[in-house]
Amino acid sequence: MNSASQTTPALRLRGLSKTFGQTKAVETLDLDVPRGSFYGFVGPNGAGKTTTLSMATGLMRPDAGTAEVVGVDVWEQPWEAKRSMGVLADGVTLFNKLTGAQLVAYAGLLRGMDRDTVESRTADLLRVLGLQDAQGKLVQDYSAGMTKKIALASAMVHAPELLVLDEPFEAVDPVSARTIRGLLESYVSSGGTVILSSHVMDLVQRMCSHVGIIAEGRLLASGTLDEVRAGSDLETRFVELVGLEGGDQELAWLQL
Ligand SMILES: Nc1ncnc2c1ncn2[C@@H]1O[C@H](COP(=O)(O)OP(=O)(O)OP(=O)(O)O)[C@@H](O)[C@H]1O
Repeated sequence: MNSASQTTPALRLRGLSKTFGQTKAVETLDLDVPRGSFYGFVGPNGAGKTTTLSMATGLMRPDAGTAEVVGVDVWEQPWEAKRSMGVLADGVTLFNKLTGAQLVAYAGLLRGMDRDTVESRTADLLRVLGLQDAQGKLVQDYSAGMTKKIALASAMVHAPELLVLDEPFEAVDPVSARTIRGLLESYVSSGGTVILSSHVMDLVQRMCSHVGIIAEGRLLASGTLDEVRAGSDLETRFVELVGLEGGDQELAWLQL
């Protein structure tokens, strides 16, 4: 653990902005994710979640603004910042000519871990995530759910202070999803911080202590789950804030 105080947010974003051509994907976004929180980042398709998380984790350079992980600037001190976080990115190609076991071990070695610890943690992760039988198989031959799980294992192997997970449950079967939920919940109980993006409101409501709602690149609400849902359920609050564009409509030609 670095010397940042316990009150230093696990993730602190200030004025983060990104424009692609005419599209303002993220606009001067400020966000604090408290340490020890389980933070759900939600928003409609194209809201700017992946762009925000990519800039926050050093995968995409912002046009403006700063990102700090436990007080360390991600763009000024990338090496130190990256040691403190584990990232499951959306749509990033893995080194898929490696086997599952090699990929996780590689992630650990890259973070400066010794080989024995890497090997024993890799074996633990593969066992817990049900990938033991596929450990010798090339990642390019993994199914979508297996790929998600091996990427998650690679993000966790160095036991970072912060886990940033873009859609960690997408394509994952219910048994594995339950295992992953359990792993993340016990990680947070032990003092870790998770920020995850998801479209599944029930899951966010069930797991997360804090929530942020983003739409059109702007943060519309952020705080504890109870603050954000304001006496309502999260889905209702989400629709109130984001609007029902395209929702609750019918197509006459699809009525058989
Ligand atoms: N590399 C890119 N080039 C051009 N436009 C991009 C690029 N990446 C994202 N965008 C645009 O930026 C906006 C935000 O996209 P982003 O992927 O961050 O949204 P998201 O909230 O993660 O969406 P989803 O829930 O559908 O995954 C969208 O309008 C998208 O089309």
